[in-house]
Amino acid sequence: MTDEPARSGFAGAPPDATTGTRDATSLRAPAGPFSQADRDALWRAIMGRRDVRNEFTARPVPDDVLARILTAAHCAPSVGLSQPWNFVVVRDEAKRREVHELFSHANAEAAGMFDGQRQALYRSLKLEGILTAPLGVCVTCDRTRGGRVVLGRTHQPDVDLYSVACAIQNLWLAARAEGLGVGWVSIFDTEELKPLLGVPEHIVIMAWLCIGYVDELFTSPELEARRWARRLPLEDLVFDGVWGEPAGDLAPALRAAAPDQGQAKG
Ligand SMILES: Cc1cc2c(cc1C)N(C[C@H](O)[C@H](O)[C@H](O)COP(=O)(O)O)c1[nH]c(=O)[nH]c(=O)c1N2
Repeated sequence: MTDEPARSGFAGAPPDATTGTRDATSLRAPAGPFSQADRDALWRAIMGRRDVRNEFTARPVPDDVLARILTAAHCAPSVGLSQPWNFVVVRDEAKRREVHELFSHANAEAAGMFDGQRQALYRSLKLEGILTAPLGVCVTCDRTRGGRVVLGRTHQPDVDLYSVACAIQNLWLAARAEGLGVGWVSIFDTEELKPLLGVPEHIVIMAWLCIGYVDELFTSPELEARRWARRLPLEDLVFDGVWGEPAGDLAPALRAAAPDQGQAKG
């Protein structure tokens, strides 16, 4: 058991009729650590989540499951609570075929940007599941949402984009827990995608997500398994106090917590 409130257990007082505010103290709930079983489950979602290209099955994604992962996305943090996201759900195969054509064109261009053996390896990689996944979700950012001045965005205008990235990560983790795989495709010109989906000019397309059930997943990033790139040692990326100062005392704990040390199971 945990002492966390249930997902839908919002037990707050109603807004005060005169001020429109709530009694903030009544909106708090205990926030101790999760039980070991719950922590294990969270770690399993984090470490077992993968970017999926090949493993999608054709099994349709029921609406209630889709609604849950979209709800997970919608519960993400966002700057000033601006919630700048929208989600265009695309099941239609003909539409996905058009999206796939955009990918194919862009992917051919991308391949040409690498040289020699690297290009050959790039061409051997499968970098999308637009047609094999039964569902595509285009995630967007409305940079006008929240009005001209948004709390928290006054000096860092791009934090609305970061907010949408948080939403995508929430969705990705929730999908893992549901037995769904997600593949993020960014190899196409988003301006060409807009007219296909009727996305207005001022909206930014953040991601095309391929979503479907999976029976198996890679145990480490597929790009690592296919020798394109490697996960960097975390201890090289953590500095102590100032940029460039090695993590020092923290380094052994960082090494011990690394995924390949068996800390987390997929
Ligand atoms: C913003 C962004 C954009 C993309 C990706 C990710 C992110 C965060 N990734 C997936 C990426 O390759 C993958 O996350 C890493 O290789 C790590 O693997 P796991 O996600 O841990 O399986 C990705 N993968 C792919 O095959 N085609 C793509 O176009 C993209 N684009």
